[in-house]
Amino acid sequence: MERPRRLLLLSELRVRNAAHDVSLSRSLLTWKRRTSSPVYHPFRPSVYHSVSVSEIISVREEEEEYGSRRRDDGSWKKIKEREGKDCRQTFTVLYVERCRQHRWRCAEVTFSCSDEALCQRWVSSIREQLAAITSRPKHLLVYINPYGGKRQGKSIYEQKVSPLFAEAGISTDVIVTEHANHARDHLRTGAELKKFDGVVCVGGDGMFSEIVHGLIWRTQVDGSADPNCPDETLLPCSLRIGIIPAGSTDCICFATVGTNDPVTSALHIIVGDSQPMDVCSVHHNNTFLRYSVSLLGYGFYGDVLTDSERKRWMGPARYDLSGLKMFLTHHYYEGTVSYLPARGIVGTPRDATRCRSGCVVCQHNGQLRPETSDGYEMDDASESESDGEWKTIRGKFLAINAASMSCACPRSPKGLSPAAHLADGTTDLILVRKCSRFNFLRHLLRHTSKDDQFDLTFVEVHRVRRFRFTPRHCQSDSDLELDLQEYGKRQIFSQICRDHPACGCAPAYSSWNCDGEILTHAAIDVRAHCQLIKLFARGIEEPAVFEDLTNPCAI
Ligand SMILES: CCCCCCCCCCCCC/C=C/[C@@H](O)[C@H](COP(=O)(O)O)NC(=O)CCCCCCCCCCCCCCC
Ligand SMILES: Nc1ncnc2c1ncn2[C@@H]1O[C@H](COP(=O)(O)OP(=O)(O)O)[C@@H](O)[C@H]1O
Ligand SMILES: [Ca+2]
Repeated sequence: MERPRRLLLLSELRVRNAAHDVSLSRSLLTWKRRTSSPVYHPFRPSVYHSVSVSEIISVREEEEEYGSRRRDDGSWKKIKEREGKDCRQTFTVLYVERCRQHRWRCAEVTFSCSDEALCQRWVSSIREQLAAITSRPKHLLVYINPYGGKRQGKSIYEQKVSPLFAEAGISTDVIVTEHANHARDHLRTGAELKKFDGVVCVGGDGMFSEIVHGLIWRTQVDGSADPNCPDETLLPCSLRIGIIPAGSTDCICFATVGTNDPVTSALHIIVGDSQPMDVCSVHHNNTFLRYSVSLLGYGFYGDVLTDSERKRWMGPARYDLSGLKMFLTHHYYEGTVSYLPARGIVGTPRDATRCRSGCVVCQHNGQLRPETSDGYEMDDASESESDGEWKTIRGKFLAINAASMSCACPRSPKGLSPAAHLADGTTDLILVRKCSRFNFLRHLLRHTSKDDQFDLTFVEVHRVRRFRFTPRHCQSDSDLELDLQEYGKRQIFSQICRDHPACGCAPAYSSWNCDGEILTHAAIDVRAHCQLIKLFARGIEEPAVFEDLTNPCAI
């Protein structure tokens, strides 16, 4: 049972000219209309409201004169004294209101009373409570990609996000990027990170990936970890990352917040949410290539990305056109996949449960991290070996996908691997073997319906900590040089084939789609790093059991 809350303040204040009992505790602000009749009235709007203090954005002081309000700037007092009018003191609380489909809005309520000292006490008490929340950011470093998605990153930030940050007292250093990798390189070397409580990226998954690369690299170099070594225990990044969606897919935002809405994301940043996330490192021959947070896809998704890059001018629709084209092209690729199944963890890719806010699977599996187990450090190589046997699968694949999280996005609201977890230290390896176009279409269509996309004979899925892929034509290290020459020739061939599909021969290699960036190496070694980064998010919230039916935004 909930313990009675100790009230910091309890007063009678007016809300929209009606008397209310208003109370403030350390956790809640409530206001309840005073009613003369104790009889329940079904058509009277709800008289009780409560807001969690952790979801108050700010409090504003104002003064009211004959029903009209004015903000308390320096000039106001003079006017009041000169005109000697009857003023009520008012203050306005801005807070988070939940709307449909995981959207948040900034709502406000204005309280008034004639006692100036009482009003002051309310304002300072609420401000004190807000100041005590240490998880809220005060100074943020913001990167805007002006060319992401529909090229609206700058206006989205200026019109929807920046005013909210100002209202919440957050100061910002804003950098509008001038070229690809500008944000990554600035984070790696230029940015004075100690000054900031977090980094915000305005753009799509590609832009987020730049931020992740900059931050992870900087953290490893500062902590003397070697990012080139696939077995290195990477150091987690301390700065949280906020995503203001302004890209084409925005699946990382969608899968961690539940919607792609700049205002909702800004509010999650303001209230200081924190969501840990797994990151996969991708190596080739002990050389670091990239990190991946969402999708690593070879075959279908690699080809879609390669084709779509030439259609960037089309904006987000490029993926649909390239998707259709690659579906019709129906290329398959031969190779060997070997993987280390994740053992000792809770959860499988075929579970009916989903990773949601406060996910217990992520909490449980997160504690199995080597650096948190029994207080001593165990290197990750021994961890992987204790995990069990490598398994090997050889075959012809239409797609090889690794999803470190669900990859839910507006195109597929349940995602590539609906039961994947954001922070469990694993990735779901999905193998789609060569099959007919009809069957592949069935598999693709199931991403958009309730049907299980894995319940098909040509699809298999494994929850893994590590995997390797070797394309058929480069299977031994001693053949590497030959392979590289061969690879060069095949790349030229592939290009010719892509440009002249009528020749009927299929390319031997695809590319990897790594969170929307093309990887040119086909042979890769991938390892999941548990909870390497943190986002200003809380995971997708379960819908509330009791909707507030008086809230027009929720209906
Ligand atoms: C027939 C409908 C099939 C719908 C299948 C949809 C599955 C979509 C899963 C998408 C997972 C996305 C994972 C995220 C990837 C992003 O990192 C990455 C970069 O994002 P950014 O541009 O914001 O920087 N985005 C992507 O790589 C985009 C992948 C989108 C793939 C779209 C595929 C559409 C397939 C259409 C097939 C049509 C067949 C129709 C036959 C009549
Ligand atoms: N100023 C810039 N000019 C050109 N490219 C940029 C710039 N800033 C970032 N990029 C690159 O643009 C690519 C796509 O960005 P992203 O924001 O993910 O949009 P989208 O979702 O439309 O792909 C990323 O690879 C990023 O590195
Ligand atoms: Ca995961």
